Amino acid sequence: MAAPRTCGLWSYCGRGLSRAKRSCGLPGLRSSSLWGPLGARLLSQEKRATETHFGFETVSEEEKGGKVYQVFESVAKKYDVMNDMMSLGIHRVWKDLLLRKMHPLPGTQLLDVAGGTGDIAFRFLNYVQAQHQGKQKKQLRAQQNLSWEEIAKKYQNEEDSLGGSLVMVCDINREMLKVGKQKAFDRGYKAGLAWVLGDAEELPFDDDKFDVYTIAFGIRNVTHIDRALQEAHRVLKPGGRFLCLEFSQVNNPLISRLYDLYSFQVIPVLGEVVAGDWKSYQYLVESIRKFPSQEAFKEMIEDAGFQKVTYESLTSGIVAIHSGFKL
Ligand SMILES: COc1cc(O)cc(C/C=C(\C)CC/C=C(\C)CC/C=C(\C)CC/C=C(\C)CC/C=C(\C)CC/C=C(\C)CC/C=C(\C)CC/C=C(\C)CC/C=C(\C)CCC=C(C)C)c1O
Ligand SMILES: C[S@@+](CC[C@H](N)C(=O)[O-])C[C@H]1O[C@@H](n2cnc3c(N)ncnc32)[C@H](O)[C@@H]1O
Repeated sequence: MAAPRTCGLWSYCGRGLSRAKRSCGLPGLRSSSLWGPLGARLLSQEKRATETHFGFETVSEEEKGGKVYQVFESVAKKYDVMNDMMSLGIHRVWKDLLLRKMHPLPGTQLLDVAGGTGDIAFRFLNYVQAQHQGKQKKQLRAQQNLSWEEIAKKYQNEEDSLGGSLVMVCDINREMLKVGKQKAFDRGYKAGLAWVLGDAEELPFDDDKFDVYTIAFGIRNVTHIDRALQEAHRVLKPGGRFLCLEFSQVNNPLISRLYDLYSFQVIPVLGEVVAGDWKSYQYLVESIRKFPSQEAFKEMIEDAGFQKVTYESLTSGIVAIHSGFKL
């Protein structure tokens, strides 16, 4: 399927929702009595292989997707205000730094996976627009004998103001996308933006489509992180860049203790008071603790085929930005 180009388009990735049925167990092996001790061992291995975590809880891989869906369905309307309250606005600085690292030029085709309410997409559009306007100003200065109508036309053409850039926001959750689309409408974003319902583990895009793939605070929620990374690699063009902003491991013992106190004593309370949802915010802090360290995640990215993988820890390692290239 070619990447859709219009704003407001909804594409449905049906394949993604059926992935739960694709167990990595042993098909047809049902009765340990038939197979004796070997069968019993294989069965228990099968069970273990399909178990994962949802925060600190052990759940089956089939269950996890549904539970994560419920969390974001429940928090969608309060998602943005909660982020500002929990982080005192610091999440905005982290997202700005992600864009600065990306440094997209006009014409960039970005896929923002787990893009939710559009924070990365809007920053991308602002950034490329500023880049493009800077470039246009330089060109205009060089062509000094243009009429004022020609100059005004150059500034008014909205499509042109992005220099052909596009951001595709892909998320598995309808409610998060709904909030994002409303935000886009309220803020007047139209050109260069599309919304697609889809699963990070089975992206509804052809191979070699995008210049940049971003995932911000999303990969921690995915059941099979390795599959999501392989999909990121598949849809990027050769030379394309993978960028991930995610919670990570705090490297200062004092900050780590304070952060733990803050996470477990304050965040669920805020979740309850502001969003009426303790459990989702308890899941948030637990899922942060289960996510691999900077180094371990770097190895996972390399295992998916990315090269020149690096990371930068921010705010003492509360979050990190990982970067890799498909070469
Ligand atoms: C369901 O899943 C999700 C839902 C979502 O809404 C979002 C996400 C994805 C997440 C984001 C997009 C970002 C969200 C941001 C965070 C989770 C917060 C990240 C945390 C920070 C930036 C601050 C880190 C805090 C520290 C390093 C420790 C400093 C803390 C203290 C001095 C307070 C220590 C706490 C206690 C002793 C417990 C008792 C205290 C009280 C009851 C008083 C309440 C205190 C406060 C409200 C203080 C708040 C202070 C800060 C935020 C400090 C910020 C300053 C710095 C980092 C320098 C998602 O997946
Ligand atoms: C914490 S939010 C991040 C939203 C946004 N990127 C931001 O930085 O504010 C996590 C998002 O991941 C999405 N998500 C979880 N599992 C997913 C999956 N398998 N595929 C695509 N999106 C997923 C959720 O629906 C949610 O919108």
